[in-house]
Amino acid sequence: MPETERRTSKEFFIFAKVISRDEDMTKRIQLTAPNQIQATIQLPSSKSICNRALIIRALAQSHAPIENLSDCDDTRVMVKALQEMKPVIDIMAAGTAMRFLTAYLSVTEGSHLITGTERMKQRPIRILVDALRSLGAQIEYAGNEGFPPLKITGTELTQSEISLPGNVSSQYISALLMIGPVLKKGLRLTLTGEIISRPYIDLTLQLMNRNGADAGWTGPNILEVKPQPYQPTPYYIESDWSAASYWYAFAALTPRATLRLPDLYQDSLQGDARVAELFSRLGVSTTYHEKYVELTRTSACVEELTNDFTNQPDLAQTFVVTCALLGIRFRFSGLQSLKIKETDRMAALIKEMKKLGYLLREEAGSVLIWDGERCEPDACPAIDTYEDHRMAMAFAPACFKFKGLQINEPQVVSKSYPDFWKDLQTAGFQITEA
Ligand SMILES: O=C(O)C1=C[C@@H](OP(=O)(O)O)[C@@H](O)[C@H](O)C1
Ligand SMILES: C=C(OP(=O)(O)O)C(=O)O
Repeated sequence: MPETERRTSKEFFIFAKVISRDEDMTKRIQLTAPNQIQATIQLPSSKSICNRALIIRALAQSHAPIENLSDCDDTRVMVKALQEMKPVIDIMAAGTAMRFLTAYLSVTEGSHLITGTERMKQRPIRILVDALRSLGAQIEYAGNEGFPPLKITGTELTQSEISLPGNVSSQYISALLMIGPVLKKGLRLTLTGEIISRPYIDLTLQLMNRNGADAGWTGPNILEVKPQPYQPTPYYIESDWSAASYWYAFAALTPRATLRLPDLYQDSLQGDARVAELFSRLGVSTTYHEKYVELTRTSACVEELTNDFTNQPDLAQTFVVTCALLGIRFRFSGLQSLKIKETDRMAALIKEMKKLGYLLREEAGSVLIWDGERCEPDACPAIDTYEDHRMAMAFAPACFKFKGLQINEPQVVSKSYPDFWKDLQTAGFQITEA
């Protein structure tokens, strides 16, 4: 009997509720893992690429088609904001939407208030606001200084050279770069301090240049954008490598796994494509085909893993959970930006991993260490997700080790991967309401 027909109607009901995004959502689900996985999973497209493509198209005042836009929350809020341009724009929990739109509204006619969730109002934006103000932007804080909401009145930005820290969020830099081509004198950014999440800056440059801009690095910490208008070209948005990381984790933890993930490429624009190389050390091999990648479980696995996540911060949660479950000791550095994401991810990881019996150590606000130290796990672990999609998705693979693992507020996945639970069911996982 096909996998789908074997599901009970109760499971279907729960699944429908989980993905419905309405008020009456399932508060907690219970996961049961299959013995093996053999599936083809169409991942959502990259929200990082979608949100850049949308801003670039808007700045070009173009209607060029963007194929394979994600229907995740972060992209939906961006589409809605740009389509409606209402006086009050609520971008919910989308960091890219908040940062990219702040720059976009600064050069777009009209006055707007841009706001988001309570957590968004705690995510810093002063560096971007200061940079835009010194280019000539009119931005006021409508709540706490340094944080959203912001009141922005579009105006012509007359300056072109600024310096800003590169060590807090690359999204500030991407936001500034993308408005560069429409500024009279272009833009010259000097980045101070360590440059974090650098592949996301390179992703911005590549997408800008594909769309007719002339932007690039002109020194180790200097970025320049010519005042040359965009010429948008239609393109198909590739699948999300960050979302792929959860399937690598499933593959690493299942005794037998063969997974096909369409629209992922070896020469991807996304920095998180590095997940393939990292997982080869955890016993998952990747074969690149023309239109998909195939993941296969092999046996070889390292005993410990040291890695710097400065360039791939969104992969950190996947590796913390997967390594511990595989018994691989780790030392992960470059995690400083995790504290200002959807939740304080360092604190959330330490707390939730303890429920599974793993004692992690934090060092200097930027390193997480697991040296094999264990405690008694909760009898029936229920993982809190802290309004963070990646907490739900990164902990889901723990159901291979903890039968009947529970995940609280599972609908959080809609921020980047609305069909996550549905795809799990396709791959043979059982999901019931707990
Ligand atoms: O530019 C982007 O699309 C992103 C940049 C990263 O943020 P930081 O630059 O704040 O680390 C990343 O964590 C986020 O999910 C997406
Ligand atoms: C950090 C993330 O997103 P953002 O900063 O865009 O809200 C993420 O998706 O993990």
